Amino acid sequence: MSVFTTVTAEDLGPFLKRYSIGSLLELKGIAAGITNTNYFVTTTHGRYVLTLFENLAADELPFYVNLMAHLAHHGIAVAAPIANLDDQYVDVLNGRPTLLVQCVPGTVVDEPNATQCAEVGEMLAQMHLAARSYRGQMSNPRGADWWNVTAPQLFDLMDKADAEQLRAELSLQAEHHFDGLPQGVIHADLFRDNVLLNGDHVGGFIDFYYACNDTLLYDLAITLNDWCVTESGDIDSERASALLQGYQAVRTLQADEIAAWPVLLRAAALRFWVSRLYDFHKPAAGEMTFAKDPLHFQRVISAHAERQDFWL
Ligand SMILES: Nc1ncnc2c1ncn2[C@@H]1O[C@H](COP(=O)(O)OP(=O)(O)OP(=O)(O)O)[C@@H](O)[C@H]1O
Ligand SMILES: N[C@@H](CCO)C(=O)O
Repeated sequence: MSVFTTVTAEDLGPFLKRYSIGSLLELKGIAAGITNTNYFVTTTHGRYVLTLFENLAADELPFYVNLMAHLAHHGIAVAAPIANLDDQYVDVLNGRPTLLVQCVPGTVVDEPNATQCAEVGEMLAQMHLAARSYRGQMSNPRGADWWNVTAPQLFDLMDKADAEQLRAELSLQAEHHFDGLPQGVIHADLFRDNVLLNGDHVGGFIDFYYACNDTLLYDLAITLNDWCVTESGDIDSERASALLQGYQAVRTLQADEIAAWPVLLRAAALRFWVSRLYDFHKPAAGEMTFAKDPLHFQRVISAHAERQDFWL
């Protein structure tokens, strides 16, 4: 369920008058998504997605929204934001900061094939290159500083052996720093549910609200850990190779990136192990939570720790 703030056709009439996208034909709530209120809006000019932000404030949005506009301007498959008549992307509707974006074609694919993984890798590398000229800056809100503060709040709530594994993983990551590797703007949450696929092609990357400046290869590791991992946490070598080949067809990895890859894969899994543990053990009061399984990323870390072959 992802209509937290109801919008009616009557609400939308005056709102659309502040834009140049025609008049309303259809308004339909979107069931998927867990953070914001989303509607499909069809007008006489086309199809759009209307997002009412439930957590982010208007002054937190420019980095993300301008990034989406920048990437769309460079031909990356993302939903392009639509500006209002005051040339602003962010407006207000029913008391919430609100954004209209173009609808991108395609659907979420739960079981992607190798060709689709290659296409996602290729688009991700293109996105990294196109974002080089983006001037916005955002530090990673879920980086090492965050997990080093957050994980200790969870140790006592966890099974003893699991807490030990988490401690060991934090220690391992504390020994490594990746800021000498190529840096740039990363999506940081490019899971299958944040990509719409149109057949085998990328229709659009969506949900840029964890995007930030960080290590480019970390973004690829986050992506691989979701797109190329089985339910049991094992890596699907065929899909992993395809994703990496797709990426490297656009941006060849450097020797220092290849050396850092095994630890980065574990860092990318650690970030989501900790966030899922936190959502599971400490759900925010009054927040509608759909806690995802933290154990999954613990298994991914164990699988990475056992593997010698990293497909590079
Ligand atoms: N630009 C778009 N074009 C087409 N469909 C879209 C677009 N943006 C969002 N959607 C649809 O809306 C759904 C929910 O969007 P999204 O995942 O961004 O929700 P959210 O609640 O904002 O984020 P999250 O669930 O990641 O916290 C997507 O699964 C997709 O079906
Ligand atoms: N993609 C995240 C949730 C949103 O950040 C996860 O699966 O845990």
